[in-house]
Amino acid sequence: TNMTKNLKVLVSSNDYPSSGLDVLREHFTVVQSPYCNFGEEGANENKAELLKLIPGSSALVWISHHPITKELLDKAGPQLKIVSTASAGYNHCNVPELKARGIKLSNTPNVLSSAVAEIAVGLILGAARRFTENLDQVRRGEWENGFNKVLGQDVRGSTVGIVGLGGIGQATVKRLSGFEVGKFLYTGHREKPEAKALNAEFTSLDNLLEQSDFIVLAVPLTDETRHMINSTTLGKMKKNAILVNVGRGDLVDQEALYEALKNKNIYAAGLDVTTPEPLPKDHKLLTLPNLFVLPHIGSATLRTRSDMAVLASNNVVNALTGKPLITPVLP
Ligand SMILES: O=C(O)C(=O)CO
Repeated sequence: TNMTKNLKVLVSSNDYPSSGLDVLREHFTVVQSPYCNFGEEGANENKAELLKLIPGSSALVWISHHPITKELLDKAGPQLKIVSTASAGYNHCNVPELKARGIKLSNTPNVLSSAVAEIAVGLILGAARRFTENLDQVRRGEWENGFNKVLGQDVRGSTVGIVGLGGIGQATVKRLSGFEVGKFLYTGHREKPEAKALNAEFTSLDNLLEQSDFIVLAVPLTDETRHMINSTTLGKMKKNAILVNVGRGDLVDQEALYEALKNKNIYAAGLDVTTPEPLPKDHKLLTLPNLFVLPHIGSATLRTRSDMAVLASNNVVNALTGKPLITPVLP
């Protein structure tokens, strides 16, 4: 521990949970820079502060979705051993560049699966029961009367299709298993051994799109999955289909989604992730009554954020003390 005390670890946020800071401070010198995200207010000043603090870091604990650029890596310097992103997704981490430089990369899968799955269920209910329109009625003080109020759709008896039966997809199926779902389908690169216990049936993407009443996107963003939901794939969905995205905004071609929702080619969508984030308040998607949007809060609970921080910090400890990473992307 004494030998590592002079190693500098940069945490790219001022509100990193204390549980995670405690782990780091036991071993290293910790420096915190303000959170910084492209496109956000104050991003330039925060980036300047980050660039001032980053030189000489042995590890970066990465909190934002700000991309890990060559510029940042050059500024950090050749002693940088690991980037530890406090997220399951690592599409912003420039894996080829880290690999080329021999820098390790870790993420925080699993610990956030249940929190994100809870938001997937929330989006399913919010979109199916038309929370956007209904909340708008409450805010306006003009509740629709009568038997045919704003009628939604049941989860009961429906077919739910999960795109990506990983940790989050599995946790979503588990949580929905009390909802009397008619059938669970899933698609992905290969059949998953866990699917049997979940009563989930493996199928092709096309078949899943054609059959599902609810389609849940729970895959990482890669070159293969970018815009996997586009005008062609939206065209394969049922008229009553409800699309839910808890992965990344770029899984969806938002222009095509806008058209599909506006023309009622599908019934509704629930999104926890968009492009860009934040979605500008005058974005045309926000004019759609059949869209229910949340500001990327999938993993945003006290317990989950603390668990993510502790895991991200322990990956740094392992990397800088010669032990294997707990959750490696690049070991
Ligand atoms: O873990 C991730 O990838 C997230 O998006 C966190 O909310």
